[in-house]
Amino acid sequence: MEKKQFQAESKRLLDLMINSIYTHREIFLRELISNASDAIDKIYYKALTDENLTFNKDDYYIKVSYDKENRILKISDTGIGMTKEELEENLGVIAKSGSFTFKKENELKDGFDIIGQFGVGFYSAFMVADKVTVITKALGSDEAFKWEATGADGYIIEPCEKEAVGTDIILKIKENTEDEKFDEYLEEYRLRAIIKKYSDFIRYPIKMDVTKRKLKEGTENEYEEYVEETIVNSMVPIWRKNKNELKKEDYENFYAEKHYGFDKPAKYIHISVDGAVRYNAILFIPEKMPYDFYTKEYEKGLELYSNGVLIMNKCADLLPDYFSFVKGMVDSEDLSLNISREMLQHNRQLKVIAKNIKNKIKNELKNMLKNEREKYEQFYKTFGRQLKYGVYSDFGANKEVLQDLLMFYSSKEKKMVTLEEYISRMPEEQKYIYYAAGETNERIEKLPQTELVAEKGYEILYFTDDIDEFAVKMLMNYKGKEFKSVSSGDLGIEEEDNENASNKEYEDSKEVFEYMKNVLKGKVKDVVVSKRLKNHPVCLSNDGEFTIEMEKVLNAMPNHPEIKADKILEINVQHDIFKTLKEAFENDKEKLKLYTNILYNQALLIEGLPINDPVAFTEDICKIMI
Ligand SMILES: Nc1ncnc2c1ncn2[C@@H]1O[C@H](COP(=O)(O)OP(=O)(O)OP(=O)(O)O)[C@@H](O)[C@H]1O
Repeated sequence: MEKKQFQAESKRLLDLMINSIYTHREIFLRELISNASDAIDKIYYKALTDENLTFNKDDYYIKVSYDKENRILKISDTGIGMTKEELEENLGVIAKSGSFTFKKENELKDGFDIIGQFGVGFYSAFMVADKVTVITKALGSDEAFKWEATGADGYIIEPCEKEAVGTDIILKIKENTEDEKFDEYLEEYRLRAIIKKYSDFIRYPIKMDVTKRKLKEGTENEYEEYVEETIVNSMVPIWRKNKNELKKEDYENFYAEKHYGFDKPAKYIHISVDGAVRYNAILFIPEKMPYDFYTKEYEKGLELYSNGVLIMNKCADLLPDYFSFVKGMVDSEDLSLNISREMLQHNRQLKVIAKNIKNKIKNELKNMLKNEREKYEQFYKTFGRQLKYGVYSDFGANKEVLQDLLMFYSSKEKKMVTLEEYISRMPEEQKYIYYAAGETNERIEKLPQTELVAEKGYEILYFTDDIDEFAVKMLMNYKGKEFKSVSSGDLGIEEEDNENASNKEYEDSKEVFEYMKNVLKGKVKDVVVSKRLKNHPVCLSNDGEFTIEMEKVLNAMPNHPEIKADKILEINVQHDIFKTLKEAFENDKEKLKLYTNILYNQALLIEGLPINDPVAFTEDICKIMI
């Protein structure tokens, strides 16, 4: 029989498995049992929804057996089986395995340890076996096939005999080496312990031939051993168990078993509702961002079960977009097995569940914010952006849900603060919630525009995410306090003396400003006396709906019509530079033109905006040096 080659990627993963020095090898059993359970799920679901098939619940089980002498461990299931094509497709390639791309990228960084953090499915068998044989017969097929591989050099597929539909995975367990003991995977006690640890809640019976002792007949204290096929898992799905019986590890194991993430969950939420709509759910907030979270491959959603039978892998309707990072499952007795995707969307029960889940997640996050601040900040670092998108999207429909979960860096506290905390510290006369937008906190800190607000002693929130300004635009206000950019025209800070002085300055030097405005025609809307600058000579502020930061963000988007914020060049008339400008106006207009252009370009640089003509700018600088 001709040996077929594995696809390149599969070969690499196999190599990894075979040479793995990973210590949690035992998870291979979890992977194989999980595959077996999935296969039974598929056939069971078919049987329940297809009138032509009748099956008996007792027909579905997984059997784990071993033969110590020949070093064989076998995992059999009565699931849906695989056709020849499916064998080829599923076991010859690491199909659609986005997780592998992730592994590849991280391989060098973290070594093999990544393998243990999450499932790698079928191939993990090669961590403990030097030969893997799969014998399978698909539902509705008369033929059975055998797939076999001894390593990364290829596999064979050939017809074989198998009576019943289902799959046997046969592992030839590796010989012990000096450092490693593989015998344990041929020991009843150890195998049972692994099954209990990782696969206890599998809905189908996992059977093993278990050695038991009984009183020898006719004696009073002599015992004899006998072997009996026994179900070794409790079969109660974790979500049906009483929360009090479960430990953190149980949830973590479930998270790993389900491959919800490569990390450990930051939080789990176990919900059991017995009201008008009955359902159980286990939800997880991951600690790390899924590797594909911001790609179009990422699909949000929860697994949906109808009375214990999986009916949908990713039910998107159960999660709002802003909580799309949440993983988990929902099981409800009130959903029909035959429900189609289209019907689900209009299903009343599902809507109730979705709403309920949304509130639970929100409350959990609120609790985390209140009681586990550090953890919440870590979460917010990872997924805060998503919450801000949530505020912004759907025309702000969800802002009520989300506004209390938002956090921004505070100029005064030098750490992340909530809006509630901000307004609780506001002095009575402060009208607005002030914010400054920029690339990083360090850059914002140096923005000249912040000078007046900071001098007033008001706290400023630093907006470093693209979405921040858009989100607060949608919020409009928080508990009646409006948001105000430190760059906006009117800061709402009354400084009468200052105001009169600047009006006077403007009137006195009106012609200078007019001249400068003319030089910058088309670039700025106006040139004015600054009321906010204290030390810096110039800055840009804006007038109108779009701020300069928004202009940057929107213009960076593909296919977005060009947006221009109405920019105002502000001049600090207290600064010596103003004298120079006035002098130039009197004596040398060409010089004023030069200075105006330089100041404008400097203001652009401070804002982090590109200079239209950098060559002209450097030439201008040179001119004043000569
Ligand atoms: N016991 C089995 N019965 C039927 N099909 C199986 C069985 N084991 C594996 N398969 C098929 O092979 C595919 C690949 O299995 P594998 O465990 O490598 O990945 P997966 O289960 O799809 O994903 P992952 O384990 O990474 O979440 C499965 O999707 C399934 O279609």
